[in-house]
Amino acid sequence: TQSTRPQRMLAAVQKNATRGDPRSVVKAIDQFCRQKEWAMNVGDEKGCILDSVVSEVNPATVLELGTYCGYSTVRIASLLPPHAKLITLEFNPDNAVIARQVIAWAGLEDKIQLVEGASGDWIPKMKEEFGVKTFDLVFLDHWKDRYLPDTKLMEECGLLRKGSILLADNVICPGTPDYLEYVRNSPRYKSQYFKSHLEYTKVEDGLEKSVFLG
Ligand SMILES: O=C(NC/C=C/[C@H]1O[C@@H](Sc2ccncc2)[C@H](O)[C@@H]1O)c1cc([N+](=O)[O-])cc(O)c1O
Ligand SMILES: [Mg+2]
Repeated sequence: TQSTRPQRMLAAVQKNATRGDPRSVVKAIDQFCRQKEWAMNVGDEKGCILDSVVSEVNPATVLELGTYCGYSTVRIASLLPPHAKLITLEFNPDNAVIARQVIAWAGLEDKIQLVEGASGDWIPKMKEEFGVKTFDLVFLDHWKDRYLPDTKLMEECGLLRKGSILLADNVICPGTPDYLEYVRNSPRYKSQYFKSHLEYTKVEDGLEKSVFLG
């Protein structure tokens, strides 16, 4: 039977990356996507911006919406301080199976909790299920029409505190116009656009970094 692209991506990681070395896992996926098959990882160019924001925030608690194959999950977790925790939500069970193996190959299982299901269902249960108070950093990279409703849901559920950072992928391509309008015009956020390119292409895209003001 025919393999899927995530399965072929995992095979490339297991062939070309060193177990326990997150940077080699990131490099193997980027090489696969540049040389073999495009895939919707945040990629190396936007990934450097992601790295700089993670390093600056130095978060103890991170929420990632949209694991896909675990590329950004590994990038973020490899920069977290000891005892810091990353919860990543993935809707598609087939993607979750692949992401768990990519995370394991990187040796980052202890820092990452992959939760299967939809963000809209899990966000209201974060406190009771995972003992989370608030998130220091949220990386939005899931369905583009869920960025705004999930942000409002996080506000309502008290998961954001003064200074929490939202970092959103694809605000230009494929685009998240309603989310962008909200974080750029709401008095509750200070927003900043980091111009870049759609992963592995020359098409414009960028990350929007928004500080929740409380
Ligand atoms: O569509 C994109 N991303 C959607 C990602 C979706 C991922 O998150 C869950 S959805 C979900 C739902 C609810 N809760 C958790 C996960 C899907 O199962 C998938 O693994 C995308 C598309 C392009 N592009 O060029 O077309 C480029 C990108 O960088 C992208 O991120
Ligand atoms: Mg994306």
